[in-house]
Amino acid sequence: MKHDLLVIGGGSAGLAAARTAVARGARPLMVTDGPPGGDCTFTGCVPSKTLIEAAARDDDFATGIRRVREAVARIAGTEDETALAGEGIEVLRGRAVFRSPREAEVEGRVLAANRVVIATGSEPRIPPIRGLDDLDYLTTDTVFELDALPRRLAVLGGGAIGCELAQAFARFGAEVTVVEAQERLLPGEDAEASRVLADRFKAEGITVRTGVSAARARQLEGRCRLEFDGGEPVATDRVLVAVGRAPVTAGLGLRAAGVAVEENGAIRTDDHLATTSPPGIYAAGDVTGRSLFTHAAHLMGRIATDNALRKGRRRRFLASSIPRVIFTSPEVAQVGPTEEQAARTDSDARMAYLPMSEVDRAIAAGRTDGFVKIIAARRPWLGTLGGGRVLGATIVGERAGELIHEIALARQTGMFTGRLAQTTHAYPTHAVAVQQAAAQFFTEYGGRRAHLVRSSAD
Ligand SMILES: Cc1cc2nc3c(=O)[nH]c(=O)nc-3n(C[C@H](O)[C@H](O)[C@H](O)COP(=O)(O)OP(=O)(O)OC[C@H]3O[C@@H](n4cnc5c(N)ncnc54)[C@H](O)[C@@H]3O)c2cc1C
Ligand SMILES: NC(=O)c1ccc[n+]([C@@H]2O[C@H](COP(=O)([O-])OP(=O)(O)OC[C@H]3O[C@@H](n4cnc5c(N)ncnc54)[C@H](O)[C@@H]3O)[C@@H](O)[C@H]2O)c1
Repeated sequence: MKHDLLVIGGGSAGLAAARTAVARGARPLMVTDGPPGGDCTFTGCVPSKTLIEAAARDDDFATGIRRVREAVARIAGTEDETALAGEGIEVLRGRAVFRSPREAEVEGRVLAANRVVIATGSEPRIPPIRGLDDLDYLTTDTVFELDALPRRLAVLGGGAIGCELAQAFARFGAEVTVVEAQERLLPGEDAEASRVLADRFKAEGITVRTGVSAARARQLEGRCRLEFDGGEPVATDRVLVAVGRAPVTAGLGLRAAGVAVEENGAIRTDDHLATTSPPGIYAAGDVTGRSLFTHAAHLMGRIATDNALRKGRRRRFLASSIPRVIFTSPEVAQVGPTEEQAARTDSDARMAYLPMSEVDRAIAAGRTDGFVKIIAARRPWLGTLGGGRVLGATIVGERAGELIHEIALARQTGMFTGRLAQTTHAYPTHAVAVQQAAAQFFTEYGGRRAHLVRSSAD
């Protein structure tokens, strides 16, 4: 049978690409060298969030890992080959290699392909630290296979993965040290969010070393030691490497397909997710290096398929509208620009600031660390009338990951902040924080006022 679309990769992006093809009445073939579901289901979101929930509930580590295996199996069952066949998606297990822009080979079988979505994902990046290869270090590919909690754990990298897993392991009872090369945890996020998280880590007994990179790793009688060019070494039982991800493109035969890659290894795409090949080959998900999140991979998969199959106007992928949540406690949630970014690009934007210590539900829950920052832009002709157009927000707090979606919707629909302030929110939910913060854009409400955005240099 001739297929209308070849999808390479069975992760979030590949699944969305194939499902969109079916929805458009096309016949997709999905080639994947791992089980459908990819990183998110097996080594990413699902196991990490299950472990985080178990740690927060005070489960022991063995129970946490058992829950991880159960959650992974349950979700994987909804997207395995049998389930996908029922949806009209044929799955071929194997590794795809381009032989030409119109041909890919899978386990000796040559497939003709006029339209392709490449969705081969990413893998843990391993930093060039002397001696690291001699350690039995962990990555997110192996950490969820642990059966016993290490007594001591050093986490290399204080980004999303490092912070989420450091806190979960510490809550299970491990002695955790996070080593972050930049000056603060979560260096890509709002600076105050980093400070709030660093304070919470300190209160929970997690050691944080920032502004340092390990220069050498040593294995000594079953224990590990990380050494630095300055400062004390870290003695530990296991090391978890979480210093970023590398796109998976090796061995794909991209040159034969005429597909170029960026310096960081990501497949080069335009905003329509078209590659540099002759027309018809698109890329989606982590392999594009655009926005390394499941929901972004899903959206890219849909857009890539739509653009590959449809004639006429093509859809664009805009990373700036994608919300993100780091599932630490407190959660760190972002959509649109941070205050620092807005100050650079939109210096007459205004920002409302509300500490969680002024939110009744946060007080009732005894968790008042965190804040809401809502950023609004002046509107053409109307200026700040109606409070200005919602540009985005940073929310740090226990339910920040849920609250951010009200702002994502407001941004997406071009809403002005007045709508958020005028919408009655049920008391005493955490979401009242959004209404309370939005009210700062209006003089008729008492209390705090929104102010111009500031960069750290101001
Ligand atoms: C620990 C961790 C926690 C995370 N938590 C979150 C979270 O909470 N929220 C969130 O939004 N994101 C999270 N992410 C990120 C999210 O998991 C990824 O952005 C998402 O899974 C990317 O999907 P993808 O389809 O691009 O790639 P993948 O899921 O990696 O899929 C790629 C697929 O391609 C296949 N493949 C590769 N090469 C070939 C080839 N040559 N031929 C055939 N098949 C091939 C692989 O087998 C794989 O199935 C997390 C990631 C990690 C590691
Ligand atoms: N909740 C979520 O949505 C979620 C959770 C986990 C991962 N992810 C996705 O996965 C991606 C990868 O996560 P990640 O945490 O690996 O990457 P990251 O880019 O978020 O963080 C990596 C951190 O490692 C630091 N670093 C780099 N080299 C170092 C070294 N040699 N020593 C010490 N620190 C070093 C960097 O400065 C950075 O802060 C994220 O960008 C995110 O998109 C998302």
